[in-house]
Amino acid sequence: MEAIMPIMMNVKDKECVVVGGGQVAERKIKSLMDAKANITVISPIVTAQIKRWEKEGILRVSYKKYQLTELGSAFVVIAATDQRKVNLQVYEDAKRRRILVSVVDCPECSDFIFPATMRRGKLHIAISTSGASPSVTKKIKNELEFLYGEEYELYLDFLSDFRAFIKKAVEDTKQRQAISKDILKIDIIGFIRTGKFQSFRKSLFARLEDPEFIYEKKWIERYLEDKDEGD
Ligand SMILES: C[C@@]1(CC(=O)O)c2cc3[nH]c(cc4nc(cc5[nH]c(cc(n2)[C@H]1CCC(=O)O)[C@@](C)(CC(=O)O)[C@@H]5CCC(=O)O)C(CC(=O)O)=C4CCC(=O)O)c(CCC(=O)O)c3CC(=O)O
Ligand SMILES: NC(=O)C1=CN([C@@H]2O[C@H](COP(=O)(O)OP(=O)(O)OC[C@H]3O[C@@H](n4cnc5c(N)ncnc54)[C@H](O)[C@@H]3O)[C@@H](O)[C@H]2O)C=CC1
Repeated sequence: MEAIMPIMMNVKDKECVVVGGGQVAERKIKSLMDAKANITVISPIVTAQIKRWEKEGILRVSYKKYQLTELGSAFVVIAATDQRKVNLQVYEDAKRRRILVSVVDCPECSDFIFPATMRRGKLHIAISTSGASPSVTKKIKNELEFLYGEEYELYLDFLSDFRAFIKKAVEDTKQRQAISKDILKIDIIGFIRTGKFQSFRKSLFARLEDPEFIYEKKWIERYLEDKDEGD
């Protein structure tokens, strides 16, 4: 698959149909669940985990073989049975109804494929090998999990708050962008790892209350210089 484009899809509360209830379906369901989709599974047999999710009220299961009528007006459908013919039937029905479709044994006829994903709070990394090797995709995910540890959750929460603050406090777009880049020069990840983050955050936000400090050119450099002098 060469001509594909990565996007982050919003499926919250949208009707998503998964045809099939085996291991592969379960993995795709987990991704949809994490994104708070409204999920219906169509499959005569489902895994124990899917049954548990059904009992918990997280999804619905229709315990029968796939029939066209069950697609309704879904937003997306995943064809995940072990029967190629059934998967291709789902594909054709979905196309006719203009529903987005992903077919687990036919990447070339899928509107989208599933990347491997890893999350650290607001940081969401998706990896794909364009269908070439899902095993390599998984391996790279594991490497990235090691590289980007738990501290990134707090880091991104901080940057999100900081950006919201700057958006309100600084009117000039160029200056805003410069500040958003400059903040990365401070080793905040290091502060999180060494337990110095909370005091850093407090002192930074206290200083930001002075607009002169924000408008000052190279204000981060000044902050770093001040800090060095203090050390
Ligand atoms: C094209 C794609 C379509 C799609 O599923 O959306 C697809 C297709 C196929 N995968 C197959 C096999 C395996 N898939 C996995 C694992 C994952 N597969 C995932 C995605 C994708 N798989 C999409 C491309 C992603 C990309 O671009 O790289 C992951 C990343 C995400 C997820 O499933 O949610 C998830 C890891 C999640 C994680 O761990 O985080 C493993 C390993 C394992 O299970 O441990 C194996 C066995 C080993 C192997 O074959 O490598 C086969 C059967 C081939 C056959 O019959 O031999 C097909 C069909 C075909 O290729 O035609
Ligand atoms: N895209 C991916 O990540 C991968 C895809 N695959 C492909 O996915 C297929 C499914 O793999 P598994 O989940 O491991 O198989 P599985 O054998 O565990 O599950 C098959 C499921 O399909 C359901 N099913 C069969 N006929 C059906 C019908 N007419 N209507 C509705 N549901 C029906 C069964 O009830 C069962 O729940 C494999 O045959 C393979 O081609 C395999 C590995 C990874």
